[in-house]
Amino acid sequence: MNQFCTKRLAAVIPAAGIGSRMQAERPKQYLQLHGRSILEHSAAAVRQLQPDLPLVIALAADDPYFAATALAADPNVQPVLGGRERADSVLAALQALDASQVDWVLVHDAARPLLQGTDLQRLLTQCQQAGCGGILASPVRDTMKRGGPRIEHTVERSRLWHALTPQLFPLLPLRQALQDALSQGATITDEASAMEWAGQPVLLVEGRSDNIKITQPEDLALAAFYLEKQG
Ligand SMILES: Nc1ccn([C@@H]2O[C@H](COP(=O)(O)OP(=O)(O)OP(=O)(O)O)[C@@H](O)[C@H]2O)c(=O)n1
Ligand SMILES: C[C@](O)(CO)[C@H](O)COP(=O)(O)O
Repeated sequence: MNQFCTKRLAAVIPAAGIGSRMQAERPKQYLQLHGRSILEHSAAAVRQLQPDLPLVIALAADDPYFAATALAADPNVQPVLGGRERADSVLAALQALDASQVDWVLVHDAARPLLQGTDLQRLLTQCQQAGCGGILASPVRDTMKRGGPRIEHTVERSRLWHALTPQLFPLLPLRQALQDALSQGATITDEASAMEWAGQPVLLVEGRSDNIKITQPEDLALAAFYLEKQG
């Protein structure tokens, strides 16, 4: 384990979404895979290196499912009320963290259960070496087009990445950047975009392309297959 594993680390899990694109009978983070909710898989994934890692989980106001998960009884888990957008939920969770106890924070989507420990370790190690925050990301492998319904142009894909999670940042700069960016109406879809908006450096750390965000119905079978493979 490296310095981060002891250096007052915590994790935030935004889990207040409704999963509209999944078109399921419940929010996708509560769909079951191999006997556990996707949220519980994602929480366990971000805790692979530190099983008692403090977690703050942002939940929807009317969430009736969380209480039935093992996380509800976990003394190192704090549920908070999420917000209208993912960024609002993340900010609410960050505001629940005590900066006198936590220096760095991992933000990991509740819908990414396939995070592997090797990727998590690489993110921690490379950010520690670089002395700045960073994100797991996977290089784009397909030719990328912009347009619809006809192609307008092909997007140059060299140095183009899919942003993944976890995203790792110092707590106070991230909380401030997110608060300022949102208050000034910036479009923030991940923590890195808030830090970029604030002019802070963000490291790209290559991660596995199977660290998928479960979003659409076809992602479920793929996630089940990958979980089976992970054993
Ligand atoms: N107001 C919101 C919206 C999203 N999320 C969380 O952010 C993560 C990634 O967002 P996304 O995949 O877009 O989830 P949903 O918003 O639920 O999906 P959809 O856009 O299909 O409704 C998910 O874990 C989701 O629960 C959140 O905490 N608060
Ligand atoms: C944070 C994220 O997972 C990075 O790819 C992604 O932006 C979250 O999904 P959303 O649909 O943008 O909320």
